[in-house]
Amino acid sequence: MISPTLIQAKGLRKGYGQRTVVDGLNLDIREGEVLAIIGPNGAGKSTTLDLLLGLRRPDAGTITYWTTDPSPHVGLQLQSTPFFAGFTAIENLRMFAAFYGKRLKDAQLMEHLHRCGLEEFAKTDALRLSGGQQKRLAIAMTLVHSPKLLFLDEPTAALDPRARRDIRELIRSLADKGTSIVFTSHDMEEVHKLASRLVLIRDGRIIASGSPEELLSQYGTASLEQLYIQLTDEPA
Ligand SMILES: Nc1ncnc2c1ncn2[C@@H]1O[C@H](COP(=O)(O)OP(=O)(O)OP(=O)(O)O)[C@@H](O)[C@H]1O
Repeated sequence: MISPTLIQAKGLRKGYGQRTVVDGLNLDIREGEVLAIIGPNGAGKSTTLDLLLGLRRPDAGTITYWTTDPSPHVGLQLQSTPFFAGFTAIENLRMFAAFYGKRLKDAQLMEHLHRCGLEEFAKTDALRLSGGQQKRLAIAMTLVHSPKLLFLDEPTAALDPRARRDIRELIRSLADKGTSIVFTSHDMEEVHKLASRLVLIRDGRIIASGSPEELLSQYGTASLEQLYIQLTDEPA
């Protein structure tokens, strides 16, 4: 059975100056899926996420959402998160929750920090956390309003192996509880472990789409890394 569509993008196009970076892209995001968006640096992945989230306006194309106001139901972790300067991790989380109209008690905030492996840093100034800890805090901040749909832009990049494993487990447990997740990653093993479906973007276009198993069988490759290299090596 095909799940309901949460977001449907048709013919999306976006350019910067003379350069087209998203080039007629059609993409559905379905309820309950863990969708990986992969592709080379500069392929247009982050721009695509920005367009889907309404953070940038497409030059052409349409985006249809499952509801008239999706924003209260969407969590978003971008590659860099602007924290409130001079405030601790738990204070940042509290203020972020307040944006969504949620007044969370300290125990609830600590639970969110715990889920992201940050409880011992609750009282640390957010800007003094390490890069990986800041990423975990950014992910904790996306979860305070229990979103139905989560966008994670390279959630495990620059994390140490333990933190990476913890974030993957967190993603899996959110997916098991029914959260729909869209993420980007350059780690093909991670994509294989987490994604129910992936789309490979190159030069702003989708050049392959399917579940990891479907794509491996379709292209006869042993691993997603091999598939990725094969498909991105061919001349455009
Ligand atoms: N605000 C901007 N102004 C001009 N060019 C931009 C802007 N944002 C992105 N670009 C360019 O658009 C292209 C696509 O960028 P984008 O960030 O979408 O790629 P990406 O696939 O997410 O890459 P990466 O894997 O490196 O994060 C790149 O060449 C980038 O330099």
